[in-house]
Order: sequence, then structure tokens, then C-alpha cells
Amino acid sequence: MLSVQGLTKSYGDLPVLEKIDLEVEEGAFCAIVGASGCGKSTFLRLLLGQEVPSSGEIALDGKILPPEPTPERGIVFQRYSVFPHLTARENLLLAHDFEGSPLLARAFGTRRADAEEMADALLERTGLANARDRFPAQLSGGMQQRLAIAQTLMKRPRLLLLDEPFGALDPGVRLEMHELLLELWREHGMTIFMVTHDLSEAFKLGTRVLTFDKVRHDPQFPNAYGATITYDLAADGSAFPDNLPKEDPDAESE
Ligand SMILES: Nc1ncnc2c1ncn2[C@@H]1O[C@H](COP(=O)(O)OP(=O)(O)OP(=O)(O)O)[C@@H](O)[C@H]1O
Repeated sequence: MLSVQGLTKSYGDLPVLEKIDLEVEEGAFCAIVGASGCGKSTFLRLLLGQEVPSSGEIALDGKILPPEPTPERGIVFQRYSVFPHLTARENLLLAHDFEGSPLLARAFGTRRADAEEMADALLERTGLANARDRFPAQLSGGMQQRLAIAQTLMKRPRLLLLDEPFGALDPGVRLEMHELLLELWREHGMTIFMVTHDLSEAFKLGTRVLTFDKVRHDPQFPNAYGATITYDLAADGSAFPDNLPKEDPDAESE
């Protein structure tokens, strides 16, 4: 579905990403891990169309991605993805309005009714039905992230990009969000790229774990080279530490 070839990105004379090649099948869940500053978010922005490659290309279904965001690609950031001056429900309706007509920015008639029905279904699905008329500041961190995900799903994206979506949440809330995300991923049949700093989260959620790192280092000039994908590991949740065989305290040591 998605094909990345020779993708390189530099900002001025700072190389960030170097010669990334990647083929991703429809419905994959790619978790992206790597050191801070190695270009993970830049890679997501390239997939979104917010950034243009310095060289190389990204193709969706064999067609080069246009250099601007389109409804088939949606992104959720760690924070502040939602509009603070709109209620939860208005946030979802605005997402739909922008998709339909960015200039007019308002849907009417049947399209409006469809949007309202979809917004209410998503609010219900993400456990926000009772909070539909509340503003983001009146929601917990977990609820705000559920709203951000629901807002992105309003556009029915085929490609969902998540940039550390659960990084600011408490561990218990994170676990709930994992369940919700896995359910939504299966229900909507999306292809997901998710940046995370949490390895266990990457292996638990991802069908593939992509690690970004530099293969070339110059100790004199640490910024001389960019990062690429150094490992592309198959994951099915079985490598998640919770699923590993527990050590048996009664077992005899050799
Ligand atoms: N618009 C920009 N202009 C110039 N440099 C940029 C720009 N965006 C990112 N960079 C630089 O590119 C490098 C990679 O940044 P990026 O945010 O992609 O890394 P990251 O792996 O997502 O980091 P983190 O894990 O800390 O979020 C950094 O050195 C950053 O300073």
C-alpha cells in the first residue's frame, strides 16, 4: 500500500533522514522507536505531506503522495490536537466541515445530518457521549486524547499517524487507550504509524517495530549524518514483556 524509496530529508545543511526504503502492507500497525531527535516526527510529517522530501519519494497505492495533507491521512499529536474554544462535539463537526469544504468550512442539509450522526457515533465509541458539550479544558488528559483520535477518525483516514499519542498519560489510562486504539484499528481497517518512546508499547501494539538510528557517525560532527531504519522487526504482541514466560521462583538453578 505504502512505498517509501530513497527518502532523505535535510533542514538546511542538517541531514535528518537518509535513504529510507520501506514497503508497508495495508492494515499494518508500524510502531516507530528511536533516540530523541533522530527524525521520527519528521518522518510522520513527510508521510502526512506537511514536509516535502529533499530527495526520494513516498507513494500510496503506486501514486506519489501530493505535497499537502489529504483526508486519507490523519494525524494525532501528543497534545493540543483539539480546538480549545470548541466543545467535544463541535471539534468533531469542524473536522468534518474542513474535510468537505475547506473554504466554505460548513456543511449543510443531508451532509450535516450525516456528520452529526457520525460525530455522535464516534463520541459514543470513544466513551465521550456524556462529555459531548464540554470544552477540552474540562476533560481529563485521556479524554482529550480520545477526542483527538475521534476527531481524526471523522475524516475516515486510511493512514493514521500517531506522534506519541499516549506520552502524557498515566499508565492506567495508557492501557485503556491501547485497548481502544487496537479496537478502532481493527474496526476501521486502517494502516497505522505510531511514534512511541515506550518499547513495550511498541511491541504490544505494533505488527512491525521500526527502529530509527544513524548508521554513520562522525564523533567530530555529531550532526553530519541522518538516521535511517536500522531494524524492521515483526511483532505480534508476543514479545511484550507481559506475555513472556514468567521466571519460576521454584525452578532449580543449574
Ligand atoms: N522545521 C525544522 N527546521 C529545522 N530543523 C528541524 C525542523 N524540524 C525538526 N528539525 C530537526 O530535525 C531533527 C529531528 O527532529 P524530530 O522532531 O523529527 O525528531 P524526533 O525523533 O521526533 O525527536 P523526539 O523523539 O525528541 O520527539 C532535530 O534535530 C530537529 O531539531
